[in-house]
Amino acid sequence: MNFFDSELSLPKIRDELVRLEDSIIFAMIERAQFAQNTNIYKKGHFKVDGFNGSFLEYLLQEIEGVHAKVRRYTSPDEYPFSKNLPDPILPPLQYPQVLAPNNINYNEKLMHIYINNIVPIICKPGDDSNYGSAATKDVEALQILSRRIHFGKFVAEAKFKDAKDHDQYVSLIKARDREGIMQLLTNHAVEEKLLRRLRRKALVYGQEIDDDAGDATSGQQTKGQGQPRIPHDVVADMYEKYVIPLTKEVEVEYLLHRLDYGNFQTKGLTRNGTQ
Ligand SMILES: O=C(O)C(=O)C[C@]1(C(=O)O)C=C[C@@H](O)C=C1
Repeated sequence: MNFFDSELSLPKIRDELVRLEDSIIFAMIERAQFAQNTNIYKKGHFKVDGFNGSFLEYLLQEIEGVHAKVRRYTSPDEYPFSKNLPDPILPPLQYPQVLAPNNINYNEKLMHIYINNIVPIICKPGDDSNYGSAATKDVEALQILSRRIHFGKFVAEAKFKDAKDHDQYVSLIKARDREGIMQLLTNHAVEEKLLRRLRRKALVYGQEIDDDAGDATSGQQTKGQGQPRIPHDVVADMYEKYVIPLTKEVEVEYLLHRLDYGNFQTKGLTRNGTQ
């Protein structure tokens, strides 16, 4: 992907985070069409030969298997939920080494939060038998949320390199001061602006646009009627409670190991730092 083609900078990473907001809102709207269907999250509820996990885990394993073959998970911004995935059938790509080598993967924690805290606020309770559709939307939602929170690694790297705060990060990392690192990387103004923007976006994207309420040529604003596709506070609340905190946890975790690698800017390493 072309995100890594040029020098990483915090403004450029933040632009990507803003772009991801749209994908995340739409993923939530898509999942909200279906009931919670909690049976898809229960291990062994649907019997699949040779598979002991939940229906969602089964679907993830199958989809991620295909994606692994086309080397999705060799990209430094993509992390699988499943284990033991097949090797790529395509030759390896040489990504610029923008991150220090690391094995940080927060998907297990994300999956737990998604099932127990996010699905219940996004979807109506109950079972509508749309298991395949609901789980397919879950996979898409989880993949985009995972990409978002693991972007914390790029944010952290950009912040660490910033001359202004560099020495402070180094001292806090040496002291293993998680709380201090968390405070230094937190930018309340950015978070507040993000939450305000998300509320506005969710309000607009979440409404049905009425064909007859105006058109582009008349310059009239179209105005949605009736029930929104998703309550407009839900996505902002989800960001505030889970998405931003998880991104920050990834940032702290990444920084805690950052001094082990000094100036690692070696071209042509794979994601795990092997040649
Ligand atoms: O933009 C940043 O500086 C980030 O670290 C990302 C992020 C976020 O998750 O959106 C996280 C922590 C900051 O307090 C602000 C925003």
